[in-house]
Order: sequence, then structure tokens, then C-alpha cells
Amino acid sequence: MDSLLKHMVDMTGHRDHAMLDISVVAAVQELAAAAQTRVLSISTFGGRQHVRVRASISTGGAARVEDLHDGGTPGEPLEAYPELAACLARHDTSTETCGPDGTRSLWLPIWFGDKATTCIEIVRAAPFPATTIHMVAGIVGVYRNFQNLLDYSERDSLTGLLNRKTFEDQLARMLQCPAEPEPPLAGQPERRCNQGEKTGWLAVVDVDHFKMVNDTFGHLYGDEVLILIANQLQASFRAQDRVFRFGGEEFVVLLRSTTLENARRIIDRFRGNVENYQFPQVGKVTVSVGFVSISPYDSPVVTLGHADQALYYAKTHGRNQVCHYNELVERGLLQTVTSNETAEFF
Ligand SMILES: Nc1nc2c(ncn2[C@@H]2O[C@H](COP(=O)(O)OP(=O)(O)OP(=O)(O)O)[C@@H](O)[C@H]2O)c(=O)[nH]1
Repeated sequence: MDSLLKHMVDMTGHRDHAMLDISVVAAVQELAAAAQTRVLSISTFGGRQHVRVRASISTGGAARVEDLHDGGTPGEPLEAYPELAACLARHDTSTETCGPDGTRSLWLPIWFGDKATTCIEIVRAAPFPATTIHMVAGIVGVYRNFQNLLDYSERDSLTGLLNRKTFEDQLARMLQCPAEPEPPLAGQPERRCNQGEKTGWLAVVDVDHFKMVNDTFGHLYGDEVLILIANQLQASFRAQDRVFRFGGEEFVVLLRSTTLENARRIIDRFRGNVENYQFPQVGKVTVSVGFVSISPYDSPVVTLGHADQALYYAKTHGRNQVCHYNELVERGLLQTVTSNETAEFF
């Protein structure tokens, strides 16, 4: 019982989904004497459900957040998990299966209404005693309620993306593990990211001519476009990147450490995915993007201002394109303006 209480205190002490995932897998692993425990994300993309591992722990190892997803796909198709697919189709709260080698798997989808976007998977060598299932179901109930509370304060209600309130916190977290940043040289306030150097990136995404979508098809179809673009954003970036809705038809993405070439490729692939998607009733929609490297030496306001300047350039030079702030400055197409006035976000 002490151990159960200790885990409950640990789980409810977090203000962050990744840490909550870590503590739930650690708690379930110990209390169910499991061989492996995982948190799975279930997302819908292109009309199909996909499964992605979010956190896991195995015997003898530490709980960890997974980042296997490189952005190429939204995870494995749900059909790769037939027992889970059947459990979801029946709207069951749990299902237990036995593998050919006698290994037992217990699946516990986390239901919010008629939707489950998370599932706990527990693997054990022996059958699950009824008391264990009962206890694990209790832990999963606490996890569900706490996840709901975190979502309510952190998420945008239309798209389910992180809201603007959480942005600075997430940016600071991303900057806590930078790829060996060089301090700026004297007289050189702005830090440039060299080709091939890994760094974090901030991209501001804005839907092109969105007012026309609303005016032509109505706000309900406009909202549907925003939801579908939010789905595409989530499917296009890695699990540890962060996607925000800043309000209206504007989104912000924080990309974890990668090279300029990769950042441009990943962002442009997202832009292309949107361009090639047939939005129900509305048809074709495009997005413009401005992006910039992030550094612990620039304030969030300045970084956002730079990405916004690049976005403005993309908007005024044809739209449906991705523009890199530093490149525009180097080519003399943008002036470096570091005053807070450039940042209309705050
Ligand atoms: N449906 C819907 N529309 C929204 C929401 N928030 C803001 N909007 C609309 O988004 C539109 C934004 O229009 P503008 O800022 O003029 O930009 P735009 O038409 O996208 O043009 P460009 O950005 O220059 O390509 C306005 O019509 C807003 O009413 C929302 O939550 N749902």
C-alpha cells in the first residue's frame, strides 16, 4: 500500500504530460509485476487510426519517453494491434490476451466520451490476478482524470493542440537541452545557425486566405479546416516536437534539435501535405510558414518576432511557401529588427 501511495503522490505531482506518462508506466510496471508497460497514443490521420508508443518501461530498465517517430508517418496502423483494435471497436475498458508463448497482455484504453486517444499496455509472463487488474484499473482512472485536468488547462478546445499559455514553458524546456550552443560574440548580438549544425527551430504557420474559407463556406467548415490542419501538424512532426494553436488560423511549432536542412525539409513536407489534401467541401487550402533557429540567448518575443517577419515575407511573396528568417536577412530581403514591436504575439 505504501508503494501505491508513493506512486499516486508522484503521478499527481506533475504538471506535464511526459512526466505523467513516465510515472504511470513506472507505477503500473511495479504494482503489476510486469515485464513491460507502455503508454500508446492513438491518433487518426487520413481517415485511419494509428498507434505510436509514447512512454515505456521494461524489466530492469528505467521509464522513458519514446521518440522513435521521425515524422515520416503518424505511427503504425491500428491493424498491427488487432486485439487493441477489437477492444476499441467494442468500446471496452480493458481486454486481456494470451500470446503463443503464454505471455499475457492487458490493454486499458483511456476513454473520454466515445474517444480513446491513449491506451496503457501491460505485458506479463503469468496471467493477471483479479486484484492486480483492479488496482491497475484504479491507477489508470487517476491517470485519466489527471490527464483530463492537464489537457483542460494546456489545450486549445477546438483543435486539442497546446495553447499559447504553455508556449514559453515548452520553449524554456526545449532550451534546457540545447545542442551545445555557442554564446554570441561581442558586438554580434544575433547568433547564426551554420549549415549542418543541430539546433532547435521555431516555425509560425498561418493558413492562407482563411477569411475567404469562412466567408465562402461558413465558420463550421472553417473550424473543420483548422481541425484537419491541426491533425496534419501533429502527424507531420516528431513526438517530442511541440505544436501550438496561437489563436485564429495561426499555429506555432517548436522542433527539437535538428539541422537547418532537416528543419526545412520537415516543415516543407508539412506544407506540401496540406497543399495536396482535399479538404471536405472546401477543396484546396494552403499554408505559409516562417521559421527561425531558437537559442537561449534570444527572448521568446524576439524569436517569435523573427519567425513572424519571415512569415510576413512568405505571405507577401506568393504564400504557400516556407521562408527561413536568417536566409532572408543574409540575402538582404529582410532587415534585422529586434525591437519588441515586431512581435505582435504578446
Ligand atoms: N472558423 C474559424 N475562423 C476563425 C477562427 N479564429 C479566427 N478566424 C477567422 O480567421 C480569419 C483570418 O483572416 P485574416 O487574418 O484576414 O487572414 P487570411 O484571410 O487568412 O489572409 P492571409 O493570412 O493574408 O492569407 C478571420 O476571418 C477570422 O474571423 C476560428 O476559431 N474558427
